[in-house]
Amino acid sequence: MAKVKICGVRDEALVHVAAEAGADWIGFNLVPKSPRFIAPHGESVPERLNDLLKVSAEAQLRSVVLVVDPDIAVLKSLTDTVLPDAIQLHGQETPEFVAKLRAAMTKDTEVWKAVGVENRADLEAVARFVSADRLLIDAKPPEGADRTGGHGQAFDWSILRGWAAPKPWMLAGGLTPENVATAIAATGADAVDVSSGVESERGVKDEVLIRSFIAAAKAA
Ligand SMILES: O=C(O)c1ccccc1N[C@@H]1O[C@H](COP(=O)(O)O)[C@@H](O)[C@H]1O
Repeated sequence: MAKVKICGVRDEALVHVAAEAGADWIGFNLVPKSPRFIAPHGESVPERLNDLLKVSAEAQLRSVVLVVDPDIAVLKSLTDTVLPDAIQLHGQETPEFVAKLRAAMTKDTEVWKAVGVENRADLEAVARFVSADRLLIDAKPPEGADRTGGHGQAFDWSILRGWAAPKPWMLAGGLTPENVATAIAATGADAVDVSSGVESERGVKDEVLIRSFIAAAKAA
């Protein structure tokens, strides 16, 4: 059965919805430009993050903190009260940076690297990330985008046919309750990630769509 990550959740009630519906991971976005940023109205980022991480742990949901090209010291200070289960690097981080962060974090926190792909060469290049605990295979952002992900765009899943993944991995990019079963069948993914596809409008998560997505992925 595929594992599911619901990303870009900002409120505690939806953490519980995702947990009840059978999600495996919940993602919190620390990218200020994102419509899913956890502190959009000037709230304290450390406080919001700690509250959300605590609620996730209570709900027995594994937590993922999404960051872009972070400063390691700042990231460590943000997560020193409540440890997340994973850090998702979704920027231009190099293999060397991933290794450095892996060494800086305790083994209780996985380090994931997201990579945008559009062809087979992009896919083969992800093998450089030897220190990552998991790879997140996403679409490349559109031309001129101000963010590296979360655009609700899929890539050509056929490039994954026959791919021998060098690490545990997760499929992302443009997944929805309607297409997730097809995506799993086409790619063999055993874990999927969604943000835009479970929103009623950009940045606004929808309880019904979250439930439908998880049910569709688990039934696939
Ligand atoms: O969600 C964002 O705004 C975001 C910003 C910066 C980097 C990544 C971001 N989102 C992640 O992108 C993938 C795919 O998202 P979608 O389902 O296509 O909207 C996923 O991991 C999001 O968490």
